[in-house]
Amino acid sequence: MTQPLGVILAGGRGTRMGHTDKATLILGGQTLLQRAIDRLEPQVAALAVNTNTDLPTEFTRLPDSITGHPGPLAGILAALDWAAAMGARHVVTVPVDVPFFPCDLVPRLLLAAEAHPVGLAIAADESGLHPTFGLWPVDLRPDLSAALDSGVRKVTDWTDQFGAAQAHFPTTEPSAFLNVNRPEDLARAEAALANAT
Ligand SMILES: Nc1nc2c(ncn2[C@@H]2O[C@H](COP(=O)(O)OP(=O)(O)OP(=O)(O)O)[C@@H](O)[C@H]2O)c(=O)[nH]1
Repeated sequence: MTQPLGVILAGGRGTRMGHTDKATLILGGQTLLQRAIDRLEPQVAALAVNTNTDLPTEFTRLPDSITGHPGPLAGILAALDWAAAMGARHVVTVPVDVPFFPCDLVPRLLLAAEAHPVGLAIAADESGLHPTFGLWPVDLRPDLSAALDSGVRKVTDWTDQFGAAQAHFPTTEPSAFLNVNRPEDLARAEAALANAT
């Protein structure tokens, strides 16, 4: 497979973070958006940001086409729409609020997808699936659009039918999939960075 496009999912509301746009949170002196860009950009052919705010970015901005904050599937649809417009065959998504995600995410997703009939792969580790980290074939766009129209909101409620391939990542400390949802998660991430230096 050729190097895929990449989209950072930053379309959430951040209610558990006091309704803050999590892309703008500062960790170790950098925004979570910049951290995600720095990790993903070297792994993909081109990058875009799924956002529903006026978040400043030099990259292509992809707002949800569905109103009412239906969750990350809307961001994955926006990513697939962009990939189709770019003439690409697949796109990788990462959420903006997982700052230590693996630097070899994309090659491992690509490897896992080789064994899957439609080339769909999702990241996993010992704790389970991390379904916002996925390699999404553009051919699945109509199916996802129909699923969203019919009210599907949870990523795995949509992907389960395809039996997505899993790209397995080792357990690390701190977890590569540490998710910054609440202020205490951000404090944990800061502590992890401080320990690493
Ligand atoms: N495009 C889009 N992405 C979303 C939406 N809701 C969540 N996300 C993204 O999905 C990922 C996981 O988000 P969550 O932490 O579950 O939701 P959140 O809205 O960011 O935060 P909470 O409001 O605290 O649940 C993040 O990358 C979010 O940016 C949405 O309605 N649209």
